[in-house]
Amino acid sequence: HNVQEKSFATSVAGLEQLLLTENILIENVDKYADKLQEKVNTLKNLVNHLKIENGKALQDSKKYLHIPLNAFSLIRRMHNDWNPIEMFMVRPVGENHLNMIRKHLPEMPTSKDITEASEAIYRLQDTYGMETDDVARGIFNGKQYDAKLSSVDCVFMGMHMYGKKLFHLAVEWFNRAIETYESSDYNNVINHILGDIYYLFGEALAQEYRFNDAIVAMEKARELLPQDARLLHRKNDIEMRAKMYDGSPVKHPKREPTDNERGCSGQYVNKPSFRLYCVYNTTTSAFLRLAPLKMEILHLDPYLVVFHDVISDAEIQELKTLAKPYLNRSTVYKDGKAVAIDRRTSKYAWFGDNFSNVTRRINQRIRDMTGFDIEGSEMLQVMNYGVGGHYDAHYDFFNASDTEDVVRETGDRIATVLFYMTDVEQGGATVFPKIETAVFPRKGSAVMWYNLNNKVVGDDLTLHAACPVIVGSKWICNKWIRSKAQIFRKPCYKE
Ligand SMILES: O=C(O)CCC(=O)C(=O)O
Ligand SMILES: [Fe+2]
Repeated sequence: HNVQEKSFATSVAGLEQLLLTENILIENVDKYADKLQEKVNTLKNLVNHLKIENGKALQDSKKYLHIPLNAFSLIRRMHNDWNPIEMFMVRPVGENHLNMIRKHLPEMPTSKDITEASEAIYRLQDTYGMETDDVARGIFNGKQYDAKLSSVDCVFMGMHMYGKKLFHLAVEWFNRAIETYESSDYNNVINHILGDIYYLFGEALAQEYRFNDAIVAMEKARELLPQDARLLHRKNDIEMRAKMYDGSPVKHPKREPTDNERGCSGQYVNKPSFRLYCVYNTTTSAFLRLAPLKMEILHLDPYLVVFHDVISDAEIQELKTLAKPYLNRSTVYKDGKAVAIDRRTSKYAWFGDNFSNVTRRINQRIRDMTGFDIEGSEMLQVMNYGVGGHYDAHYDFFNASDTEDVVRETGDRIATVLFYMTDVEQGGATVFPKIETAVFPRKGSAVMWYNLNNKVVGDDLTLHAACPVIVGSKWICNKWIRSKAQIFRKPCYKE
């Protein structure tokens, strides 16, 4: 059974449906407007018709009314016609279109979706050190994309930043919202009003102890919304606080990027051990003698290699198609329970080894790549990351003390195999900050590393993260290989 959790911000896959829904809604407004237009046309025709007789009569009403036919007709009209005219006027128009829109309202993104989507944009800004204005203008790492955030988009970002108490960023977003504000029918209908933005801007400025600017903003808001009583109150309040405060505005120096973030931005490249060497692997399994794998060794301890052209476009297409109907919000284990958290924003689906021919083929590929016995290993996991989708630094092995039951049967996660099923235009690297190694997604390649050391104990150096996707949709396929079945294949060493 397939119950998809709606979490729009965590996967690009779910957004396609949202676009189609939007299209249906627009069509309905358009048809509704046509219906209204039809009614307007009918009413105008009616008015024209009525005006002819009434106008003629008013030119010389005495003369007009002396003719019995006119008198009769007037009485008849006034007796009979206005009741149906009124009925026609009040008759609802395009009810079916209104109902169609109402029907879709319950499936709209919720405030939780807005929070997740805002958080994703903020994550990009924070991880990659982007300027608010660049993000709003659609400039990522110096490249201009054909997209920008509207004034109302910026207000939502500003409110999210305000909620996170990142007031200096709230100030930047509200400022941008004001700069890009245009009065339009659209903005009026959705209640996006300049005075309201100035009010929010003022509040954020006050939180930054920029009282003079805050007062100017509140004045502006009052000018635009003279009826709004709360504004005078807020302005007075800020003036009071300004009098009591003798410090200076808060400063926000740009912080240094973390090790993780340097990797995400492709700044590990100067490491001497980078690109140890490339080989044709013909030995890991007998099959490789016939079809060697292109293998690039990136790190020896922990062992970390990249395979190139190891999964075909057709296999990728099949896996994605299989996964789409089953994608659900990714979870992590917390106190023995699977929970969705902000640290890991993506959607995934699991596939048993014998789910289909393609899963059987990929599992055989994994055997050839790793030489491991995948009996007792985990199912294949297909995963899609949406805008800003990421996975914070983590280990794939379990924390043995609190997950003993998880590892008892088949052991811990000795190795991870991760196929990249898309190129990612910007962002989305897999980074290992403790060994300064980053792997950028390339469609058809795969990264494989050992999580456990030779004593079958979790290796601290395997800490890794999935960097936020900036532009693109990142699809991967994971396999976690468990240790018990490797007893003869990769014997552990004694102390
Ligand atoms: O998406 C990636 O690059 C890494 C994913 C990962 O580390 C995981 O799912 O455990
Ligand atoms: Fe991982």
